[in-house]
This record gives sequence, structure tokens and C-alpha cells, in this order.
Amino acid sequence: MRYTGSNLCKIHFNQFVEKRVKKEIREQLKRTGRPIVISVAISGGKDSSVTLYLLNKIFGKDAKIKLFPFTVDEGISGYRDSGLARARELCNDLGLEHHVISFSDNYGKRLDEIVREDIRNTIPCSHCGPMRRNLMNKISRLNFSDYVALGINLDDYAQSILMNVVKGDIKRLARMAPHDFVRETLVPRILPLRKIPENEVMLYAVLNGIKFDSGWCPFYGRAQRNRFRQIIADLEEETPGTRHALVKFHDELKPILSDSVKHEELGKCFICGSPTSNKICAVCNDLSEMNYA
Ligand SMILES: Nc1ncnc2c1ncn2[C@@H]1O[C@H](COP(=O)(O)OP(=O)(O)OP(=O)(O)O)[C@@H](O)[C@H]1O
Repeated sequence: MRYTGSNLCKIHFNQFVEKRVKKEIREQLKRTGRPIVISVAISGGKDSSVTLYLLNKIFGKDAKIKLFPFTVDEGISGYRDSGLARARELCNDLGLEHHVISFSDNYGKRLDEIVREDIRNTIPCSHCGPMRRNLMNKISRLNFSDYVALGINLDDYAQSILMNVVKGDIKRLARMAPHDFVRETLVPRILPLRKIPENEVMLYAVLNGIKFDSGWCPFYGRAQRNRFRQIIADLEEETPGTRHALVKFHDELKPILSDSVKHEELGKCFICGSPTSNKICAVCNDLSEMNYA
């Protein structure tokens, strides 16, 4: 680990990962003594698989915590099916019931079709991201979840901070998960792996025999995040510890921002009832523009 200068054996590496994840969870999860439901968004990829494995390892015997793992089936041929299969297998191994919510049942179309029919040739992620987040929130609300856990690792998190800084998007910086405020219609997100570098998550998965899908989304090449992925990787290579420094910067900035940046009032979408600060949510807007196109 270049950022700490340490070399660890398997046992101590596992302990080091688990200790940091437990600390994160302690800080992110507000325990009040009453039972808690945590939805776990698993794509079948390494990060969300490790997230579910660790949450189950930490809370599996805790009668006051119920885990609810689910996958959103976007309808991406040649990609999502193998992710779904891995997610199902992992849940089976852990003795947890796996749930699925799909674009086709909720939006009437698979992502493949949406992309094919889009004459504006928009980046596929700009349809998929809001639609996926919308269904994550929907299924989490349907089973009365207190939190939804995502497999965001340190690299992902540092990229998001930098992207928001570069775009000058102070509102997004202020409302980045982990969420410490509850809004009626939006289930707060927790990120147990946000301090664990991507390569350590991968190593943890391999060392512990956690099944995951290593396929790439066919639309990956067009994602704007890729540029920031490279920038963060280069900065970390030149100066180990950069990713942690960015997270520390954001953690210190967040309380200052939330004092000065007012969180937008969230109402309900006029069409589907999802949380939105506008009359119509981003997904319904997108779907109606597609129908007019
Ligand atoms: N189809 C999906 N169903 C459920 N959760 C998802 C899905 N896609 C993404 N997520 C959640 O959002 C997080 C970030 O998404 P991202 O696109 O980076 O995931 P990924 O690279 O496909 O897989 P992973 O992060 O598990 O390695 C995931 O870790 C997971 O918690």
C-alpha cells in the first residue's frame, strides 16, 4: 500500500479492510435502537458484491438489522445477465433473498431500446443514471428501507468530488452521499467502501472467494467519468494519498457547505410521484422527450 508504506499478509490485509469498513459504517449509520432495514444495491460487480459480503459479515447475526439485496435490470444485452447471475449466486451463498427491479417493467423499454431509438444520440449513461437511481429509490422505499448501501469505492468517490469541483457544482458537492439527513421521499445512501481503494476491493474479493462479474458495460466508453478516472489515477501515481486527501477535503467542506447551501425542497413528480425539486422528475422528462422525438 503505497499511501501507507505498508506490506500486509492476507490475514492482516483482511483485518485492515474490515476495520476501516466497520468504522465507516459506524459513522454513516445512525442506530437508534429500533430495527433497521438496509437495501443493498448489487450490480454483480466486485464493489457491490464486497459491500454485501461485508455488511452480511458484520450484521448477519444482528437481529435488529435486515439486509435487502436487489439488482436493477437495465436491459443491457451481453452485460447485465451475467451480473444478475453473479448477484443471485452471491445472495444464495449468503442465504439472502435476491430481488430484481427492471427498466422494462417500469419504463416499458430496455436500455438497449432506449439507446437505439434515441435520435439525439445522447450519452447512454445520461438516460441510464437517473433511471437506475430512480428505481433504486423506488424498491428501497417499497420495502421501507432506512438506508440504501452502494458499492462506491475510494477511486469512484474521489472522481465524483473532483468532477463536481471542476463543474463548479456546489449543490451536488453538498448533497453527495453518505447522507446524514433524511428527506421524506428519498432513502439516504450509505457508502461502506468509500475509503477503500478499488484495487484493495478487488484483492479482498479474490482473497475471500467472493463471486463477482468482471464484464464491462458496452456503453462504458462514452461515460464522462472516464476522463476523471485517468486524472485521479495519474495524481495518485505521482503523489500517493491524493484520493484520501480529496475525501478528507470534502468531509471537512461538507458541514460548511450544508450551512450555506440550502438543500432544495423535494416535492413529488407530477407524473410518477418520485422525489424531485421540479414539477416533473428527470426520468419522466427524459421519457416524454423520447416520445416526442
Ligand atoms: N444494475 C444495478 N443494480 C443495482 N445496483 C447497481 C446497479 N448498477 C450500479 N449499482 C450500484 O451503484 C454502484 C455504483 O455503480 P457502478 O456503475 O460504479 O457499478 P459497477 O461498476 O457496475 O459495479 P460495482 O460497483 O459493483 O463493481 C454499485 O456499486 C452498486 O451499488
